[in-house]
Amino acid sequence: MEAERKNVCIVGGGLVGSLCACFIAKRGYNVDLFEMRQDFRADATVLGRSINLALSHRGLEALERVGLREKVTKSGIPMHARMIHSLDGKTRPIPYGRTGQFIMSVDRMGLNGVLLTEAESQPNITIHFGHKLVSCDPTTGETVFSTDDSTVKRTYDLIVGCDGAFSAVRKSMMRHCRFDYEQRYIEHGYMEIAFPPSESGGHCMATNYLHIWPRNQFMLIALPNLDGSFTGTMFMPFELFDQLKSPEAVVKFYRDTFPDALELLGEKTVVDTILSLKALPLVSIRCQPYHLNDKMLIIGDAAHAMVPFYGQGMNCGFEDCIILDDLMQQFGHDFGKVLPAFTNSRVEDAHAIVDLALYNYIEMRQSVNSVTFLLRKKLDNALNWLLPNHWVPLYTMVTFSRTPYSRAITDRRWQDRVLGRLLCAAAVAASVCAACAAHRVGVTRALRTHWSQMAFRASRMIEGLRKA
Ligand SMILES: Cc1cc2nc3c(=O)[nH]c(=O)nc-3n(C[C@H](O)[C@H](O)[C@H](O)COP(=O)(O)OP(=O)(O)OC[C@H]3O[C@@H](n4cnc5c(N)ncnc54)[C@H](O)[C@@H]3O)c2cc1C
Ligand SMILES: Cc1cnn(-c2ccc(OCc3ccccc3)c(C(=O)O)c2)c1-c1ccc(Cl)c(F)c1
Repeated sequence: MEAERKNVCIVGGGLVGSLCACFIAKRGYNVDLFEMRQDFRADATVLGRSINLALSHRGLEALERVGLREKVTKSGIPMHARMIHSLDGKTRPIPYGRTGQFIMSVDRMGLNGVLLTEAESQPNITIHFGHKLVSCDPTTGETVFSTDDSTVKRTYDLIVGCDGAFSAVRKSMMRHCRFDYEQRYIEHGYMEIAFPPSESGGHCMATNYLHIWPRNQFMLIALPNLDGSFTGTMFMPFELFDQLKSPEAVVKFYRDTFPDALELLGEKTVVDTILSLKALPLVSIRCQPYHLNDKMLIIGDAAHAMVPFYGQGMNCGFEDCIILDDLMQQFGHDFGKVLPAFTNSRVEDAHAIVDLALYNYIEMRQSVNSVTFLLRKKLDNALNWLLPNHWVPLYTMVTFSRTPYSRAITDRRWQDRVLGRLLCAAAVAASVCAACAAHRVGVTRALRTHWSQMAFRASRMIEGLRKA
């Protein structure tokens, strides 16, 4: 059967579903895109709330394929480096690498709107807002959608579930095959907080940076917006959010933990935000297979929801569209070949990035403050400068290349072994130097104790890094 006569149902008009519709339509299929929310593109309240995301190489490559890269990047802000904020208020930039290596801060709803408008402009795509999938049959391709006042039943040659972490399509798949499924909620929640523009209307901090306040258990990041504001995201244990119940407690916490951010945000913004919003949960989902028969496929968060500590969820879902497109190029309209090939080629990598994001969360929560963050990244950059073809930092492989996620992690294990030995050697050298220096200059016992404590602390910190 030719493409023109194949009908494809895409469930979910979020970031991945709207992009996937553009890919599938480019192949000539008739696409029905169903989104349970109403069309938010004209909704000022939704558009007014700046929530942004880091768009990087994998996502940019997918946008390139459907001719949207320029349109999206011209309304984004490049971040060429991280800006690490220390407790003492000092800030230190660490470049992401060579020129041309940057991540884009893009507005989430703006990006979703661009993708929906592009999809809507295609003659073979119809978007159905206000349609919630209630059931689908992976054997017959039958779907049932509910609207405010009716039920819509349709049958399709292919159903693609892009309906997010709590996917209804995935739920139907689980009942029809030996489906492996793991879900984990982490102890941390997140809450967005808005850094207002400066009085002059510009950005209150350096613009082209991903601002990070790493405080082990507490993390704050901020990505720039076009209007001169930053959207901050706090990641903190729910039990801490629950303790911040009074303005005094909120201000004290911020003064102790993020003092420079408090100055920029203002006490009122911090108090109003934390006392009025609810921290939201973060879930990690690993599952397989991603397909059923030749009828059903899940991609994006429906297949691999991950905690956001690597900034890869959307990028991974966008890359799913590239993988699917390549397989359609290879196998044509034979979904009986395309779909199993998608599972076979994607599961390992998707699980790898889900695990990496969780690993990075655990690592940052346990042993990453501004000193250790700086040390690691400076060491990574120095080794990459020294051995450009042999030492590519993991974050660089994940963020600035399409290295399969699973291979990036395998390479990382080698790096960890080498880095571990290097850091160990550095720790020993630091301890010996401190001891020699203490002995040589004949410092008083008190100072000698202090230095040996410093040496001991240095070796402990290095040891911690090695283990991390
Ligand atoms: C705090 C935070 C920060 C993040 N930062 C980044 C980042 O910097 N970079 C990055 O790459 N990723 C980031 N992510 C991850 C990113 O947001 C997700 O990976 C991405 O939104 C997944 O897109 P999706 O379309 O697969 O799912 P979703 O965005 O969840 O969209 C699913 C869509 O399906 C619709 N839907 C759901 N159920 C039904 C149904 N039954 N019928 C019809 N429609 C339905 C929903 O309304 C929604 O529109 C972050 C996530 C969080 C929580
Ligand atoms: C939104 C977004 C986009 N990318 N990243 C990101 C993620 C990890 C990174 O390093 C891993 C590492 C850091 C420190 C020690 C080891 C490894 C780096 C980096 O190297 O700059 C950047 C984030 C992000 C998301 C949440 C938090 Cl909490 C955060 F801090 C950053």
